[in-house]
Amino acid sequence: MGKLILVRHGKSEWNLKNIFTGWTDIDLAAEGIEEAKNAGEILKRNTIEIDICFSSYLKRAIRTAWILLETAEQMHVDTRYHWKLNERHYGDWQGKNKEEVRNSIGEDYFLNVRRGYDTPPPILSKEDERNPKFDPKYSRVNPSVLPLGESLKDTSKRVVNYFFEAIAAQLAKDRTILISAHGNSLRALIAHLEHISTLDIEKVEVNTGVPHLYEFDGNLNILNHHRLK
Ligand SMILES: O=C(O)[C@@H](CO)OP(=O)(O)O
Repeated sequence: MGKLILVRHGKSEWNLKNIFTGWTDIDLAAEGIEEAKNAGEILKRNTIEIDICFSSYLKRAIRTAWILLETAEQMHVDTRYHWKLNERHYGDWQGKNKEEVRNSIGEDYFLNVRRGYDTPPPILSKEDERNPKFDPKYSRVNPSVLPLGESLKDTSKRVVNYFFEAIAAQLAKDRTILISAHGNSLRALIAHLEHISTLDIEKVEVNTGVPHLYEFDGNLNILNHHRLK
């Protein structure tokens, strides 16, 4: 049986300050480090042995994976990183306080972008310093595929694409996979895995540091899924 464990990174400094983060590479806050340790304890308690760990390119997810594996005494696990697991790119909202954005544009538009499926945030200009092409981490990625602001639908395309490119075949071989990623990149993947409609995905929230286990048959049908405790 293939097993997939999804975990959203522990709280970052900007989660605590209520600032839109997206691709901004903000590290874990002290509270987030504790959440990652707790997630590792949960894996240990459930005697789950990871075969392959996947993380985004962002340090809050990477550090969560490292701390979790260290706590679970599984630091040897093959860990692979990919930008396609990054958080949704929040365009021009990155670096802005969520309450201030809500007050300036109104509740409806705010919610459509933040939790809806196909409304993107204001897109960055190509010359904006927040364009990922200026970040050395993405120097090997063709700039034309790097986002400047994404709807959840845009995020879903790259996340689901990476799932089939790198992860699905491992699950079909009965491997146990850990993915350390982000609120919206995981919402996109969960919507795909659980066949959640583009309307119902608005209500899905992913909590920080809480591992969620999915078990699959050989045809990648979900047999069951639940939060690990
Ligand atoms: O700031 C972000 O990148 C995300 C996740 O923290 O925010 P939101 O939950 O508002 O989509």
